[in-house]
Amino acid sequence: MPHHDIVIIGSGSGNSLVTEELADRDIAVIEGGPHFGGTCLNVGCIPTKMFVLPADRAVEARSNARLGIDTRFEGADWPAIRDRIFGRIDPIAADGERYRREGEETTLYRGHARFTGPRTLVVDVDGEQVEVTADTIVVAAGAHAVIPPVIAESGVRFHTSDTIMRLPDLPARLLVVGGGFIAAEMSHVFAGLGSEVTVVVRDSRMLTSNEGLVSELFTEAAARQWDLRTRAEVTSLRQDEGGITAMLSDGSQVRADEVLVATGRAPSTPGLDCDRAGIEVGDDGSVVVDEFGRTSAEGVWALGDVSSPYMLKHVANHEARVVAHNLAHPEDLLPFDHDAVPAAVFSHPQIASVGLTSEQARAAGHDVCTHVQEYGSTAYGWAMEDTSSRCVLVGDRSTSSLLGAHLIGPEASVLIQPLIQAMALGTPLVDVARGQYWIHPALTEVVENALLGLLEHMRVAETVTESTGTPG
Ligand SMILES: Cc1cc2nc3c(=O)[nH]c(=O)nc-3n(C[C@H](O)[C@H](O)[C@H](O)COP(=O)(O)OP(=O)(O)OC[C@H]3O[C@@H](n4cnc5c(N)ncnc54)[C@H](O)[C@@H]3O)c2cc1C
Ligand SMILES: NC(=O)c1ccc[n+]([C@@H]2O[C@H](COP(=O)([O-])OP(=O)(O)OC[C@H]3O[C@@H](n4cnc5c(N)ncnc54)[C@H](O)[C@@H]3O)[C@@H](O)[C@H]2O)c1
Repeated sequence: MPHHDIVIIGSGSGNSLVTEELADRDIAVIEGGPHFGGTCLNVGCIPTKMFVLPADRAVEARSNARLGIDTRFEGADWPAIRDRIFGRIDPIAADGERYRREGEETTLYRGHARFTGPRTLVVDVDGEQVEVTADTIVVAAGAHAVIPPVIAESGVRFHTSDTIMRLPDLPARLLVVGGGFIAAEMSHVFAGLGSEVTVVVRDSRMLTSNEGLVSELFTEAAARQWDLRTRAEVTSLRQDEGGITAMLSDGSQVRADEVLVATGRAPSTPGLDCDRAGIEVGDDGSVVVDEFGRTSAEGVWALGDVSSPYMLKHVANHEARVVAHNLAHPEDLLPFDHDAVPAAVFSHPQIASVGLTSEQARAAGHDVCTHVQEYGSTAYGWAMEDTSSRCVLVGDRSTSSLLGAHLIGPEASVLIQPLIQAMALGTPLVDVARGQYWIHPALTEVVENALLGLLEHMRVAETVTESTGTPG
């Protein structure tokens, strides 16, 4: 029976645990999925954003008239885009797998792992059950798409984000079920590139976990671009030669050629048999860890989507760095840092956020003040003829601190960085706003003016200010 110093389940962020500091250990990586390298590389962040970029360009080509430019979207070559994207990604995944398989410092097991006892696993390698033991096991098994039973049991062909990006052709009509991150991004990709997209959302808005105003503005923009059915759920699916028909709870129906289910992701603990190893699993299916990444079982650690409160790649990577340090330095354990965790939705419009929403800040008892800055209040916003983009800052008046920042509009994921930095480093707001130059007339002036507006507001007013002012 093979025994290793460290066994890692999952080749996503888990794969990056093989650091120089652990070079003297005998390490094995187990990967049971179709691709090596995890979700982000193969079916997540990276390919989606590689599809978002051409979709952004296509949307832009349709909307330049307001700037006096005559451009048109003449169509997208889906197979060429798809093959360009996966032609870059697939060899990287294959090289990573070969490196682990042939590299001297690691052993690769290619198969699904499950616990059979404390620090003991069985891996299904091509039907052969290989028992593996280790001094230390790291569970980095990620998450998987959750499919509503009415769709799973319908017998009708459907896709998740794992398969939709490899479609042979661009579907003429796409039904997207769900109103979160994946629905927002993939609806933009397919509609941008030319599909007719219908989005079915059970809530009254999309992206409801965002700041209220941001979610509201996004939902309005979504309804302008896609056939958006809110407060609706799929009650049945039927397939015939002409395509797929979805019946909705509001009595209406949708005809489509393909269906994308984007109704959330859950930690991949089913099938791991964590109970056999004494690993506690929470009600939401996530592995329970302490601040250092230790599970309830001696010698077993966990990180990333399988155990983290955030299903985000930058968080999984951070947790992998922390666990790698902790395995190398058991006498000097580092905790996870889950403060000021940012996220972005790469849709049209783009969204970026960090920290508390105003609703959360109020519920937490802060002395809340909120400032809303329009992109259109700056010179660059004038150049863009922007009328809908916003930067919303949430502050605590009694401590003059920034509690959260929420942007909706072009380059939101880039513009937010100084605000993430301010929150992470605890820089006084006045220093962020006035302690540095802001290039004039760059779009970053939206953030500068938002900070100045919030500071002013902290001194004088009570509730929300909205600035449409003149560029400085
Ligand atoms: C469509 C999509 C877009 C996304 N876009 C972004 C984005 O733009 N930005 C961002 O920050 N995050 C994004 N995410 C989230 C991000 O991909 C994840 O947070 C991140 O990849 C999690 O890394 P991980 O290492 O925890 O898990 P994963 O990368 O999922 O790795 C887990 C691995 O474990 C394997 N595995 C599972 N169970 C077993 C088992 N029992 N035995 C053996 N192997 C097993 C799986 O096959 C998988 O390869 C996106 C996710 C999706 C689905
Ligand atoms: N840009 C990014 O960082 C990025 C992109 C994609 C995914 N992700 C990560 O992956 C996670 C999963 O993404 P997601 O979009 O699948 O989940 P999500 O949690 O963002 O959204 C799920 C949506 O599905 C809806 N829903 C749930 N059950 C439903 C049902 N039965 N019928 C209709 N609607 C239903 C919910 O109301 C919600 O709108 C995200 O939360 C995020 O952490 C991140």
